[in-house]
Amino acid sequence: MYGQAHHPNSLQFTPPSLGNPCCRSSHQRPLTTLNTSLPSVVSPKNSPIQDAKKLLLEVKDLTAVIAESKQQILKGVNLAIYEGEVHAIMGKNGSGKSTLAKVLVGHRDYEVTGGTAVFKGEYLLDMEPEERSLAGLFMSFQSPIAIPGVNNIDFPNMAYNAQRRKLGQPELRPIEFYAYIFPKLELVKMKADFLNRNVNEGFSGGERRWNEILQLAVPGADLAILDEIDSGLDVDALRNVAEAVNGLLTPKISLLMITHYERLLNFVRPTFIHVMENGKIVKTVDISIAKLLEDEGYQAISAS
Ligand SMILES: Nc1ncnc2c1ncn2[C@@H]1O[C@H](COP(=O)(O)OP(=O)(O)OP(=O)(O)O)[C@@H](O)[C@H]1O
Repeated sequence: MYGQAHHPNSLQFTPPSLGNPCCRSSHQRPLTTLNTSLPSVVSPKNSPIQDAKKLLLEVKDLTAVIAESKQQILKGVNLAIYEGEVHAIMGKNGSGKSTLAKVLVGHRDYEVTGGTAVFKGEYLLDMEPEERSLAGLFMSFQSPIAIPGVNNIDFPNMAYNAQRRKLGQPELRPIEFYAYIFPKLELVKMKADFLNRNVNEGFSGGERRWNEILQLAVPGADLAILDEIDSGLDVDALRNVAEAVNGLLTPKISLLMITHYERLLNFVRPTFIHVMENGKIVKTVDISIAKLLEDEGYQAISAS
């Protein structure tokens, strides 16, 4: 039933239905917000009132092609993320993990050809990338770029003010924003002098990752997609970045992490791990399977 969807707790699951399997083409600019409340999941152990969780993102049968070549990359992705959950996507090189993330944030290299994605009750795929960000979707890219001439504090300040404008709140002046973000530096254990540098300019790989997490510290993100935040990091840097991520997690914020390595999952514990193959999520398991993946490779758990 729509309001009482079963929660995927281990092994394979079928994401709960939205109850209104709207068949309109997802690449058409539509209508508006879904006129239905978000479904919730209730833990049987506890009070339904306390533990009702909101479905944050539901992706159904999502297909997408590369805009230029029309090569199909996503071949029917299904995924459901509730608030406060940490999801990891693993899979071989080229299986479509980053493409899924980029399609969700509206990257213009890709064209959606079918399926739906509903984020906080709105049809995500019909929103402009900026609207998705303002709606609370954050993505850290695999290779964060340097932005010469743009100060590292101006960047999150602009993003934050855009969010505030949307909420009808007054913008924060730089000095006010500094006061706001300063305590966050401690939370992510970042030195204050990073704020005075240009965005990612001259940053090491680890510092770039760290800087991405600082952007996440600016409020507004309900779902953060972290694409290989562990790549190129030594174990100490990974621990630092993971601690920064953990420091920002709240029961309301959800994470979708893309990774190849079990070690990240030792630091940021996922609720579910999805295995992606050939443009689809072929399996969803809990954390116990990560070691098997690492030891025996994807064939050990590949689709039957
Ligand atoms: N913009 C693009 N132009 C051309 N090919 C692309 C583009 N985006 C994705 N692809 C191709 O789509 C396939 C999936 O790529 P994607 O980056 O999503 O894989 P991935 O699972 O994230 O891989 P990795 O683990 O190596 O990062 C790859 O074969 C890739 O070359």
